[in-house]
Amino acid sequence: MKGRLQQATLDLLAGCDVQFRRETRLDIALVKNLPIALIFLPAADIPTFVGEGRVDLGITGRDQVAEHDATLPAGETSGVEEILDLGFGGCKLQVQVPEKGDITEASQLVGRNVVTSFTALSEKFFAGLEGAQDGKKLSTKIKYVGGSVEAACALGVADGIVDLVESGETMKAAGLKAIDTVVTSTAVLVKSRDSNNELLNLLTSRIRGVITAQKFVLCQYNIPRSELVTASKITPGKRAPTITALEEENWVAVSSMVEKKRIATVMDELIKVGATDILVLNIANSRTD
Ligand SMILES: Nc1ncnc2c1ncn2[C@@H]1O[C@H](COP(=O)(O)OP(=O)(O)OP(=O)(O)O)[C@@H](O)[C@H]1O
Ligand SMILES: O=P(O)(O)OC[C@H]1O[C@H](OP(=O)(O)OP(=O)(O)O)[C@H](O)[C@@H]1O
Repeated sequence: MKGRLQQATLDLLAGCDVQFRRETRLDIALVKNLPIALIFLPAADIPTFVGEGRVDLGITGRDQVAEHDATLPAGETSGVEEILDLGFGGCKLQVQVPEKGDITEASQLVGRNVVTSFTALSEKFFAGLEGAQDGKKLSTKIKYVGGSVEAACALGVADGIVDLVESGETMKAAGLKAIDTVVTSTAVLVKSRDSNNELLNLLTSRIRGVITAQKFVLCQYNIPRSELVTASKITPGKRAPTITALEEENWVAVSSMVEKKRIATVMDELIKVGATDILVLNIANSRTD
């Protein structure tokens, strides 16, 4: 990992207690407390190294894995296997055109010039629109640029671009609008298809633990025993809610993991069925596999 995904990845490794010191300008670091080496590579190169089995595990965008897979000859299976959605680095690879122009649909770009860093995915996308078969020449001209893709239309190099969008600010500043989506992406943990060893499984398990902890909170509340079945449906937990008897007769305490993004609605629903003393606690780490 490098670039956009680097900080979240470093935080994730810290959460997994992977300790290392990276010397300035060095792209390799030995881990102090585990017999592994970390290699810092551009996101686009990671699927190649992992796919060829040179690196066991990688963190990159799903868009990069899709681009790598799109370059493979028909029938060849990818050497890169996605094992975990990491939840950060969310963005969309979108077809964009000048806001003020007359193009409103991707099909209007067929036969014209398109600039992108994702040539294989773009070729597939336009081949789909043209009904082009393998071997038949694509009439849309796809050109590669490594960065600042958004400048291509204004510079007269392209009629449209295929580029990543997160907040949409780059697109807006360049006077572009999105008219179609090629791929929706988040950062993913990938493994080399043929790699399988204890360390790989250990690291995967630690990463899964940290990601799960980030996605969930622990919700605790008290509820009359008569409402327990209804409340358990609202907070079913990952496996099942933990129920503890209270000293007060006919009351129980419930403790259950809830997805962070659902917690406000869950609390509203719990209140409605008579829950009291609802507490929501952050989870520092977890291991559920
Ligand atoms: N604006 C963005 N917001 C969120 N995620 C993004 C954004 N741009 C890119 N990404 C994700 O991050 C990945 C890496 O992008 P980035 O351009 O930073 O690559 P890099 O080659 O690793 O870094 P650098 O170009 O700095 O060497 C992309 O493939 C995509 O999945
Ligand atoms: O929707 P936004 O939040 O504005 O993000 C999108 C921009 O981020 C990425 O570029 P990056 O800044 O990584 O550099 P690059 O243009 O050199 O690829 C992407 O290629 C867009 O240009």
